[in-house]
Amino acid sequence: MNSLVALAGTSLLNNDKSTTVQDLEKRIPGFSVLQDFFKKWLRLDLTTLLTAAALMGAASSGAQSIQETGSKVYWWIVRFLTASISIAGNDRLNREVLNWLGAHVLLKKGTRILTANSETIRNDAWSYRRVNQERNDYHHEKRMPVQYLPTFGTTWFIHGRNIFMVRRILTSSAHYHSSWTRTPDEYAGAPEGDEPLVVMCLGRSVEPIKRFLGTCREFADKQREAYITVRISKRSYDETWDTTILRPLRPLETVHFDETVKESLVADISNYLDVNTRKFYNRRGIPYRRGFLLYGPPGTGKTSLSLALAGKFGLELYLLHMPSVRDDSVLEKLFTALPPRCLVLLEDIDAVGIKRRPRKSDDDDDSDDSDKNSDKDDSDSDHGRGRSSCTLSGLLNVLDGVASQEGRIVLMTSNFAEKLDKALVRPGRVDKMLYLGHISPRSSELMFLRMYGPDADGAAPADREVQLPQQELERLALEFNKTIPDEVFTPAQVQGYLLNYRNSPLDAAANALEWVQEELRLIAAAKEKERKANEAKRKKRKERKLRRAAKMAEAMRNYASDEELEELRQKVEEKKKRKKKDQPAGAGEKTEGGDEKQSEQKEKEKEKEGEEKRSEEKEKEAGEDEAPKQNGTGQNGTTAAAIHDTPNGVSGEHTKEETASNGATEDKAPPKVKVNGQAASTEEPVVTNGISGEH
Ligand SMILES: Nc1ncnc2c1ncn2[C@@H]1O[C@H](COP(=O)(O)OP(=O)(O)OP(=O)(O)O)[C@@H](O)[C@H]1O
Repeated sequence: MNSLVALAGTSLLNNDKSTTVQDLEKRIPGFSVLQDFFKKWLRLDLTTLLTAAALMGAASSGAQSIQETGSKVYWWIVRFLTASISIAGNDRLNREVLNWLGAHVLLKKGTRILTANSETIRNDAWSYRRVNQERNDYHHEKRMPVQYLPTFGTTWFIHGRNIFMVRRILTSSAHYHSSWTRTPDEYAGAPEGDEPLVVMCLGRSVEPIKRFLGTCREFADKQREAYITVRISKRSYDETWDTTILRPLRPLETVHFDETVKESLVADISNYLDVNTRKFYNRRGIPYRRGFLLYGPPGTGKTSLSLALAGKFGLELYLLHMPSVRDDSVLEKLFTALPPRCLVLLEDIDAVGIKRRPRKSDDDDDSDDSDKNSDKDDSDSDHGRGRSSCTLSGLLNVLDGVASQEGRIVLMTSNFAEKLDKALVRPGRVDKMLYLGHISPRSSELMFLRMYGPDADGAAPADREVQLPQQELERLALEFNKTIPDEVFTPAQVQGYLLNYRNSPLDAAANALEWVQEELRLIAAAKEKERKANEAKRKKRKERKLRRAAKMAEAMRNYASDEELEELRQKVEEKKKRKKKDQPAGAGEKTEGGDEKQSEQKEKEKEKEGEEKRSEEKEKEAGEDEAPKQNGTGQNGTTAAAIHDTPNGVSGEHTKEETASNGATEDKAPPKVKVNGQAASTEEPVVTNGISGEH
């Protein structure tokens, strides 16, 4: 077509219309007929029209080639006169450069075309067809501030006497849209954060750019100093540490537990992170890793301590909630992606390797509905605790398998330390175990002072009703100390109470006694409820066994022949064998009908043990004034905590089951238990004081 138009154009420019029509007729048969038709009916000369089109086409292609040449010359000059470094969209440096530009260039120059970003919200409603819930920003405390950054295109500025240009390059989808509609890039789309950057500098050396990038990194480090970087994995499909959260720094002093234990923990980690330690480990062929187990009831500061340690040692915290990890391969991929120096927090480690209870065989059809319900309850509680899909061997493999990274610190938390497998808590995987228990009066006092004292920068909280002098605050804190019973409440409980009187320390101190009494009443009621529930369970079990025995006796009485009796006997044998197989390893052998006797016997033994322990405890208490406490409340009167090396095969034997009501916390604590400073029997479920076990 273009050639036809060109032909018409050249012929007409030569002013030879008849030859043009003849030439066109040759190429398009019937052209002369069309020409006649247009002339007669529309009074239009077709050849003139074609000439006009030819001229326009020539002009446009001329302009295009001029533009292309101009662009080539421009980039040739740019390449000749500038040095440049490009940064990929997913590189942290990319973000750091943008942040620097946002803070130092855009605001100062008063740039008028910007992009804003606050936080990314994935629209679940669209992808999962769920109703999208409106965010309630009034109650959403950690709303991200809006950040203004450069948009697509070039931002120029002067830094260190050099002229810089930073180009933020359009991604393909936005580019397609802008070129199709001929809309300027910044109006065609918004940067999504994965756009590459090119940093250019006038001159022929990259050194000024390197210096500039260094400045951007320093600026980012300074900004991060007030925060802990917590990295988590949210998107299960790409199994990477995809989300970064900045949490305000939490000073270690705000986590209250035994100061001696705290110091020992800090010294241990400092020693491990020392440059010479790695060399020491390497030279001796010891894998350079360190593992800690933080265990104790819920709300005693395990997570808070981990965050505080990350802040203290300037490490990034990689957080994994074990029940949420999909399987071993995901766990392995996440561990492989860890940097060499970091803190890994594995929460609820006891969720790994929990075995399902054996299902009741079909032969046990005589069990009544209530039994089934009680089984259901058990499994529900297991479920509530969260069972991970990871296997124990998968976990052990990432902790110290051949392929596992060296140099990191692993902190594991658990509310059920006694359930952990011996292999998991052996030295090398868990080097130290740290028990965090219930709060002591002294820790409550410190918490009171922290809550109502001046802020970290020394400024008095602006929203306080009455600003009390420090001396008065200390007096109230001491008053509060005296009302809090020793190691009954969790720190989270006390913090919750104080938060109710956030602006009024006077009310907090005045109402403390009433709160304590109410909490103790609730604890006692919950304990009583649990005792009754246990009793009812025991009774039902006993009745079921009696019913079974009666059935058996009935069957024996009605037997018709020796063969039938033999068949019955074999059935019973098989059932016994099956039961034995189903029992967890280590469980004692039980006989039909003998279970009750065994448990009675056990109870008697326990009672005896309890008596002995109580008298032992009394003896100890008598001598406590002379000897420093090994367990329980710290030497300085702070919250119960204990740190100790991991003995081989520590799991299980050192703790005792108990239940803390109010907040329905169920936990295991070491054998010696005190309530309100008095020795208590360990037979009944009691509220723990969280005294460290004799590991
Ligand atoms: N020892 C403590 N000192 C100061 N605050 C504490 C302490 N323990 C708990 N808290 C407070 O209680 C809340 C819960 O604490 P945290 O999440 O650290 O407990 P946890 O032991 O990890 O609980 P869980 O086992 O349920 O995960 C936090 O707000 C924290 O500030």
